[in-house]
Amino acid sequence: MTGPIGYLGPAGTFAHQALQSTGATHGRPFPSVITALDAVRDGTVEASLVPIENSVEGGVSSTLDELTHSETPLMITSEVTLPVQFSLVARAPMDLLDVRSVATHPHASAQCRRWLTENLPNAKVYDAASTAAAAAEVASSGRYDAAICASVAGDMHDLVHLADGIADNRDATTRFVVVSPLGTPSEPTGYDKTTVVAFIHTDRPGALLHTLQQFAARGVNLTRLESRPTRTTLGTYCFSMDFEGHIAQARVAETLMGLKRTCRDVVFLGSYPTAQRVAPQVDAGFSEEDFGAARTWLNGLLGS
Ligand SMILES: O=C(O)C(=O)C[C@]1(C(=O)O)C=C[C@@H](O)C=C1
Repeated sequence: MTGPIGYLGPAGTFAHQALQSTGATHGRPFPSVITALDAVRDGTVEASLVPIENSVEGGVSSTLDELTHSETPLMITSEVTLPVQFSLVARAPMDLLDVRSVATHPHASAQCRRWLTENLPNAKVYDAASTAAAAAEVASSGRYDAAICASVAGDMHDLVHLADGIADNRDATTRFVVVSPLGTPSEPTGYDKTTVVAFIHTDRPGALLHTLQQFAARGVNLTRLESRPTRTTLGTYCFSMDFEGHIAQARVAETLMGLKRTCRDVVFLGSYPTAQRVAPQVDAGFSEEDFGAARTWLNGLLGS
């Protein structure tokens, strides 16, 4: 990529750190996931990096929904994972019992819920567009006493650390994805992942089971499955899923065709290298060679 990559900003967000961890030197901050992805849609940037999933709080709804319901189709082209640690920062040193208002991203406050209950009993928590936006707000206005953000965001704004390492779960990790305009997926690396959204038939008993059977029958391992409302009628859900493998591999291609045949609709959101770069285990009977040999056998039966 030659131009800047968009990210959920401002500078100092976890998204910014995730982008820097890729070696990218040229980033362009956007105030929300929606504006970061709109910038990809209208060509302002070639790609944007946004959070999609956290090991404690689960899926980032705004990202999942923007990718699913996009009139201009988008595609995930890579992923980055980042351990997340939170600090409580303020303009000046103060007793924790005197903190009355705290601003942060809702995913961040959710990851510090117990710490907040036990240590800031007098504080009300306010939502901010990102953790770094909260730090900037605390630094520039007197609206909030403190912010929960990455340590680096507090330092950027010369804020005082009231407490560090305040997450309830010290090993929390957030997964970010780089999103580009829809195009041809990059070549398989051997350690890829595929993301789709399946809209199952809501009027058929066992529709979700049939969807999952597509994976089981081809030895494809699901790594994330979550339901999101379809945004039509109450009680109808689509299923956002990640699974091991690349669309160019036979077991994944056949799974995707199976989904297409058995679901009401399928949105393909990309095949891309996993952050861990670990090749998935492929059971006997499901390798490329096994699928190729079966295809050759069938072609022979057909005389072709
Ligand atoms: O606000 C930020 O710093 C972000 O990058 C967003 C975000 C999120 O959406 O989950 C990223 C990581 C943390 O889990 C908390 C907030």
